[in-house]
Amino acid sequence: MSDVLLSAKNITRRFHGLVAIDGVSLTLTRGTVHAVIGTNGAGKSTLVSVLAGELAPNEGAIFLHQQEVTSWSQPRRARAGLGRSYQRTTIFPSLTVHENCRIAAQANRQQFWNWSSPARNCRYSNDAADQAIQLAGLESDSRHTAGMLSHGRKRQLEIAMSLATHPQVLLLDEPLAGMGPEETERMLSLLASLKNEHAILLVEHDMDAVFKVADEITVMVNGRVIAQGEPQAIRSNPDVQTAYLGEDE
Ligand SMILES: Nc1ncnc2c1ncn2[C@@H]1O[C@H](COP(=O)(O)OP(=O)(O)OP(=O)(O)O)[C@@H](O)[C@H]1O
Repeated sequence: MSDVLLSAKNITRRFHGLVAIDGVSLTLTRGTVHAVIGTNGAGKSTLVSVLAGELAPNEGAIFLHQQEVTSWSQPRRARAGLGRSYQRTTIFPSLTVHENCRIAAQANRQQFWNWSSPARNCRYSNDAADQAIQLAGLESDSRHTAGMLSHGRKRQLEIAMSLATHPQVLLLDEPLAGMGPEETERMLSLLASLKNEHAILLVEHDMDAVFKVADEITVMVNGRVIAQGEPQAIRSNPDVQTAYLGEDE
């Protein structure tokens, strides 16, 4: 039985006169990487922001674990298991890898503040950080200052920070941007290892990487979905070849 964790139905988002996304529907299932590809300005990041709760859709509905969350704020969706990473790195550069993850775990957890106990001693957040660092393969960098990491490791740290909030759905906006071949391979292995327990949405421009890791692909052009399906079907779809893949080939 498929384990759909998130579904979006007929999402439209306008910016004044511009229709950035136009009637987009998709589902994210545990155990799969669902890639969203498309030309610049196709609406991919807008779609991620709408799913994450940072932008409200003008039309359509979003369901997380079968519950409608369209009106929920981003923090509320995050607490319900929706994690996201951004196109640009959003780490605290002067803190260590572990501190970054601990703060992410703390920020996502609502509880009364205990003034007599420093936040760094919070067992829950420390355990969540340890676990996330291990999942993201960053153990050897745990005590290193985040700002000193390589670009690839910073992107891994972003994913670790998201994992520290115990998400079941991961929305990843161009996690491979600016990476060299080795870093890309490491990130792809990380995504493959995470997908068993998560539903992953991957916005990505690197087509080789997408076709290596994706189980399902949605292709967007000018805010609309022009094709959706398994990688093999997408690769041979004439509309996709004309509108998008043809650009590179
Ligand atoms: N806050 C905003 N205000 C006005 N227009 C916006 C805003 N955000 C995005 N847009 C417009 O919406 C359209 C879709 O943008 P979006 O960033 O979602 O595309 P994208 O597919 O992620 O592009 P890229 O691959 O270049 O990152 C673009 O025309 C963009 O200029």
